[in-house]
Amino acid sequence: MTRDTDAIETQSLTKRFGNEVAVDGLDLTVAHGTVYGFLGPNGAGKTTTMRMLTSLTRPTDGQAWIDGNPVSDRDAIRESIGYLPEEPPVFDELTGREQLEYFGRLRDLPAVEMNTRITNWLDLFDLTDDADKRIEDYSKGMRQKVGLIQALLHEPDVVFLDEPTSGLDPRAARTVLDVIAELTDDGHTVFLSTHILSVVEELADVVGVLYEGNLVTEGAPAELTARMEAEEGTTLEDVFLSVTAERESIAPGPGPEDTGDMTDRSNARVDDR
Ligand SMILES: Nc1ncnc2c1ncn2[C@@H]1O[C@H](COP(=O)(O)OP(=O)(O)OP(=O)(O)O)[C@@H](O)[C@H]1O
Repeated sequence: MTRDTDAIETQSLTKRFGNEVAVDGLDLTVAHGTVYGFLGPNGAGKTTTMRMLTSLTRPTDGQAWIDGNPVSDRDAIRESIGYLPEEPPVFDELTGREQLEYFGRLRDLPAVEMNTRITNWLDLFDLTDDADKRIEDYSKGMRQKVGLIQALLHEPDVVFLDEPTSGLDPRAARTVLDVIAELTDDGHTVFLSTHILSVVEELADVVGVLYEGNLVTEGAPAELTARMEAEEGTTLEDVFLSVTAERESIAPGPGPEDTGDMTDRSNARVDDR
């Protein structure tokens, strides 16, 4: 089934792990060519949501579509999505360049085009001199850069980024933010999860705050700060702290045993989306 809708759409998207509700009936839409800033405290369900949207974990309930294709149809969404998870899925025994070539071949990129893109990305992220060293000798930031290039190499329509500036020095972080802005200028959609609110403030067209698996507020950054019955100088941090302040705990009912995990969470390396 193909739906002629937004870049991302979810309806009552739910994930339970045993009795715990990690994502609780999430309804959201993300328009093409926008940045959606996905915020929430630790354990709110952000990663679980992204894993469902990239078809790495099967929803317990509800549905989601990428570019109108259901996430249950892995083959249909595969080319449309790129994913940088918290732990970049790279092989220690490969060099950075080999890792990217391996990934490019998995995505059926023509060799000449692939090599041109890899050269350009390595150059942009100051990785050219280290490209032929094994990843086991890379710093955290260098691994992060390779993971990010891998998520973008096939120029996917919708990119999911989990803490994309994690471990990066200020110059590399700035490059990432500029890349994200350029992506949306070119019509790509970016779903961005980060705890760095200044990044969201700078880039996001729409911000959604998840709390205990529920979307507790959503809107343009300026709208959200205005809703705080605007004292002068209200920031996104004030909004975040306010909407995630102690709420009545949502007691999860007994749910079916989860059997939908399609990959082992600890095995980030096979998580190539
Ligand atoms: N594979 C799993 N098995 C059992 N529980 C899980 C699993 N994955 C996530 N959870 C639980 O689901 C809830 C949401 O976790 P998730 O990793 O999605 O949160 P998050 O918002 O990404 O947090 P953080 O900001 O710390 O990365 C947490 O309570 C977590 O313990």
